Amino acid sequence: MNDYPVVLTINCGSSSVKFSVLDAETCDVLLSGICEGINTDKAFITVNDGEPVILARQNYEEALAEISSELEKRNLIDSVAFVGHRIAHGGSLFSKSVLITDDVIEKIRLVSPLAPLHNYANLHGVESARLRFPGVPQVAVFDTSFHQTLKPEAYLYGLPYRYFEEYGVRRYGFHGTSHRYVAQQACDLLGLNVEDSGLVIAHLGNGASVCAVQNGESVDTSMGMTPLEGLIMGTRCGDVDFGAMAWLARQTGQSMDDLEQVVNKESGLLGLSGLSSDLRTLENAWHNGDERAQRAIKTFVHRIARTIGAHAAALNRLDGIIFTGGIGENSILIRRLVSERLQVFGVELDIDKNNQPNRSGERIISCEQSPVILAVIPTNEEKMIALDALHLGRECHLAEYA
Ligand SMILES: Nc1ncnc2c1ncn2[C@@H]1O[C@H](COP(=O)(O)OP(=O)(O)O)[C@@H](O)[C@H]1O
Ligand SMILES: CCC(=O)OP(=O)(O)O
Ligand SMILES: [Mg+2]
Repeated sequence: MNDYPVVLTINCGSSSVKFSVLDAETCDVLLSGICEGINTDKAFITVNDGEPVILARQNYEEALAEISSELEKRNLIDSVAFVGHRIAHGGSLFSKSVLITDDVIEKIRLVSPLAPLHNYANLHGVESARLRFPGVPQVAVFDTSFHQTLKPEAYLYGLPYRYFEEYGVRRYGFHGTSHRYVAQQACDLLGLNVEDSGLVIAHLGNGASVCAVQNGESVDTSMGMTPLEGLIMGTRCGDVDFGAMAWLARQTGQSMDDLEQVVNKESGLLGLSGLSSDLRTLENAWHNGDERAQRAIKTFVHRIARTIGAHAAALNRLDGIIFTGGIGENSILIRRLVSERLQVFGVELDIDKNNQPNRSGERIISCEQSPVILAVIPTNEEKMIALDALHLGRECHLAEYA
């Protein structure tokens, strides 16, 4: 291993590659950035929140090449001891993080049709990184792992049981790496004993999900067999009556593939507003009295509050409701509107605390007397990915020298 080893974490999305470089000893972030516009006509890289720089080509290989060159500039390239990859769907094939081998890649490919917006991109990242960093152990960290503790009553659909038995149709849940991190941090922040705690976590980003965490374990979550179920998201519709979709198919003559495109890419905040999938744009429009933005935001909030309420029922006791993800961490408006809807639980938001910017870090935003604590915890999936990569990578090095 190198004298000053670092871990590179990679989160390849359908149009972006998020990356971080962490010190392997301290897990301090040494470098982070994002390549955006992959598979479009203009891609660029932003490092440490600096000025965006245009990429010569708009593919994953080029993104990885640029990330390597950023590492080279800082003399970090030979220090990369492990690479950790975010993989959205592990299906029932993976219940925890694993070292990546050819066999693991083939297995990930098998479950990829269940998370088409994410897994194929994740695999591109794995393949590009294996070419760039040959011989460096690479680790897959799955969104689905944390939810392996779900009981059958939480993961089964109300379909004929044979579909589960014969085709494996069940709920898996996603954003597990984020929910796992936030649950740990929340117990510290709220002064709870992990073994005796009940939390509902709302991860609100472009993709969004709620998770009920009891005694440190996921007991229910809003996403399903695919990352489409549950909340309304940037471009995904979340829960929708299957009967409505069947009716629509007959009325419009659209195929299953057409409708899959509609529910994944043309719905959610984008579809409801006709304006944007980006909450910042919608908030600006909301403040200017735009009715379309108001419609989208009110529907988004209604679904979040209803889903948080439903997840509270999966717990023995509700200690706290935690907001995270790009929207959960930054949107004062969404947190206020959701909290207003949750007054039925007696929760009381402290308006001044809610107004604090996200750079304040982990923070309680409810009033002292609130029986359920409201808090914001900035997620850190990169740290969890790096820790798993370190753990498995070290085991692999030890095995080599045994
Ligand atoms: N300051 C902000 N105020 C409101 N929304 C924000 C702010 N910053 C980011 N967001 C929203 O966060 C969402 C992206 O969240 P993020 O967790 O980064 O998404 P991803 O799922 O791609 O990781 C977008 O809708 C964006 O508008
Ligand atoms: C796979 C879960 C998800 O929606 O991820 P995203 O928030 O990165 O889109
Ligand atoms: Mg995300």
